[in-house]
Amino acid sequence: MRKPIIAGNWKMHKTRDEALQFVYSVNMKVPSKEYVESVVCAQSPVLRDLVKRQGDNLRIGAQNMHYLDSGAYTGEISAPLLEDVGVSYVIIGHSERRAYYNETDAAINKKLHQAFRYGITPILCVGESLETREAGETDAFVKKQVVADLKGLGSEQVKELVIAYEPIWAIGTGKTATAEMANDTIKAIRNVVRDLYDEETADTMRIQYGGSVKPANVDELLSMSDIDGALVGGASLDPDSFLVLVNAAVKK
Ligand SMILES: O=C(CO)COP(=O)(O)O
Repeated sequence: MRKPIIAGNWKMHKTRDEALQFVYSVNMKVPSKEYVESVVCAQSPVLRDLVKRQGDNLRIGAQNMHYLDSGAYTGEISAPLLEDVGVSYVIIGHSERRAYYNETDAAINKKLHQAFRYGITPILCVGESLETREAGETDAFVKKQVVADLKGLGSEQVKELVIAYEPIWAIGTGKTATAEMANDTIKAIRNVVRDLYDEETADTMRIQYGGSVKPANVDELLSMSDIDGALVGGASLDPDSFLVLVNAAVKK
């Protein structure tokens, strides 16, 4: 049985007060970590404050990280600092970072290795554009990303890793992939991992769906065989909506 994981990706939203207020209001209400992992990924300057106030059942994540320990990389965030601050997760390779900051699969692969070096669980994002989907090339495209991104990782690491399948055309657009469509692509990703590693690794690794997940569609998405949770943008910003999502995962 894979434990579901719901992660909020707050992107560039929330002031320090707003972020703290969110954590105070959900802390006592998130379901037990025995049933679901509940995570929020916030902007870097507020991570320390949030980690200090996270309750037993909520964990804090970062949204990006550099693959080197230190150096002349203005504006970047290092894994040693994230470890120091106490974050549990880091989103790696989000499509917005791939598109706006030219993150390549080679860099993403180095970031995954770096996250494991520092004991931070990476949430690796993969997903295709509308053009790729319409050309019928989704599975091949996503396979290429997964193969390149996981290069050199051991099966024990891959079992820990979380993959978020996020079709780019479904992010922030209100368009959700149908539950079947999401499940089919996620199964395809699991097959890639099965081919690269083994049955046990593929069956253990959790794969989330992301892209316009909200209270109205979360039950259907989570009812699918291979969808182990969600990476959620907009609908994770409001505490009540976030709580609906994490509670939906308990039923899985
Ligand atoms: O990019 C996403 C999560 O990483 C999805 O964003 P939305 O849930 O706002 O579509």
